[in-house]
Amino acid sequence: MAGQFIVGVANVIALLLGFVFLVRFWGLSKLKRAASMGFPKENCVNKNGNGEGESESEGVGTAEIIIVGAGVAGAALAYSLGKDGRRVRVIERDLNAPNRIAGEALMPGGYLKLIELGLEDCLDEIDAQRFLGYTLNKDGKEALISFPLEKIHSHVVGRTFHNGRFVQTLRKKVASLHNVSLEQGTVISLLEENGIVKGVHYKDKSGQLLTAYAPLTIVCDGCFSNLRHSLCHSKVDIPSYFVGFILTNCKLPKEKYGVFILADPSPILFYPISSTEIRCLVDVPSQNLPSVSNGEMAHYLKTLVAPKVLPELYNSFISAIEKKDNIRIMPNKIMAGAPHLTPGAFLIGDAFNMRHAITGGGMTVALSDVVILRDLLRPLHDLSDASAICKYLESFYTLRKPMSSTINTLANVLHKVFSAPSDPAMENLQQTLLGYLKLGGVFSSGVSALLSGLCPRPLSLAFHFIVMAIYGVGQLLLPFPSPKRLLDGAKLLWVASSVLLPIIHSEGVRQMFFPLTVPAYYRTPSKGKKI
Ligand SMILES: Cc1cc2nc3c(=O)[nH]c(=O)nc-3n(C[C@H](O)[C@H](O)[C@H](O)COP(=O)(O)OP(=O)(O)OC[C@H]3O[C@@H](n4cnc5c(N)ncnc54)[C@H](O)[C@@H]3O)c2cc1C
Repeated sequence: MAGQFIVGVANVIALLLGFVFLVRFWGLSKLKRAASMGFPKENCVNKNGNGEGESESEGVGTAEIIIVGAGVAGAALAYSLGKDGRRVRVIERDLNAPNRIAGEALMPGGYLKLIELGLEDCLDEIDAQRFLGYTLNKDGKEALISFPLEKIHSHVVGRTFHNGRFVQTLRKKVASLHNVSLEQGTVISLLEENGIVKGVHYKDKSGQLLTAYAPLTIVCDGCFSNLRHSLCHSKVDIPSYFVGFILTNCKLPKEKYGVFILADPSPILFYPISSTEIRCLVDVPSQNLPSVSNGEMAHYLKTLVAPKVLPELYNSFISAIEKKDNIRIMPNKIMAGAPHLTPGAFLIGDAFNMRHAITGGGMTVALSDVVILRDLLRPLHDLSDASAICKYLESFYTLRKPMSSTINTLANVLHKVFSAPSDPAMENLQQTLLGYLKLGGVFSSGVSALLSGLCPRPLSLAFHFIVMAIYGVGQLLLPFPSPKRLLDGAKLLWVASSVLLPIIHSEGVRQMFFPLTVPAYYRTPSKGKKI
């Protein structure tokens, strides 16, 4: 009897101890989880006694990767790395929906990348519009640029939308992962020790200065990046600005197609961003950007631009200009992607590489880069050897070239050609392009495949440029080659090559056309040190 009593008491004690242990363990893991999710602050910040000055973040002691910026690139990357089981900490300056005129048209090639990342449902409930191509208009003549979607699944098309709505749905997906924390804070600088980036200094929502640590920091702080200067060669060119506003109560001439007007002094674009709104972007050369505040911009738009707008859009165009606070301006920046390899840090998105926004290729390049980086990081279990990781990730810069250099080159070349019509040689180039697209068949579908991100092949780009040049010179020489026509043909070739070659040079001829000759292309995680 006494023995049974002792065994019974022992069982009760064991159960109680077990219960206490479970509660403690559960409580701890919950705390850790709360800290890693980024809220509440008290749970993840280790204050330095008096609560002033700089503090160290504790909850992120476990983060493997810090991502700076939750825009298109940062949010998509955080989600894809989180899905791979990485412990990721995202620090974003402003978690409210962005309100901007950039990043509203996603090319079909970019949509394919969204699918690869498992993020295509982010476009489902934001009133995104199907986008099949553009009508290209010049002096009353029209050519159709249709994305070549015939051989692809019917739901793969381009999409146009409000950028803020898209970014918020990406962020929602990020916040749904328990191993990814998303918090509001502004990163001030990278934390560098002996040439290795160990994390970031940032200010949280309340303005407190904090430090977060991780073996790898990926900077995605966009086109106005203040962190890129030590991570890449940041030579930024601003050839023009986009002046944007929203039109209502009108329809574009062809459903699901944007309108691209080749006008003097520079192009005008229209595309729907919801079922009731049409975005207009007017490209204005940097050297004569009128001021919005003193009414010069409205005057410029009314007198110089409105006469070139299609008649069916004219009234809405004028009403949109007159609407208060409707006009927004953003610089069109160009920056070649030239990294300074830095152990512990990595740069992607617009912070790393920008092309003219005229072809709407930025998000496609950013999402393609996210796919490449995710795939490169996938086999790495341990990120602690920053130098080995840095060396291994060098392959990224060559692997990204097919998509990035194709889209970058096309965008920068087209902008140059479209924005100098007063130059007769450039005018000839515009006519050549229009005529080439009107040929239809492989000619127009080839160019639109390049534009849409469905054909990320620099060689195909070079092929079309060469055939276009032959076509253009041929047109100039017909019906018979007089000396003046020969001269015009030579000028056309000269101007075309002086536009194209510097752009190709900045992309890197070897990486663009001969990637297999770049040693970094072959780097694998198994080579060199164990990582
Ligand atoms: C006028 C214009 C029109 C464009 N139109 C198109 C288009 O139609 N289609 C297209 O594909 N591309 C377009 N682009 C390009 C496209 O917007 C970019 O390529 C894309 O947004 C790049 O994504 P990102 O994540 O690098 O930058 P962003 O989307 O800009 O994200 C950067 C994020 O970092 C955050 N951040 C910045 N600094 C800090 C900091 N210090 N700390 C923490 N967070 C920070 C920002 O708040 C932001 O959320 C356009 C660009 C311009 C300029």
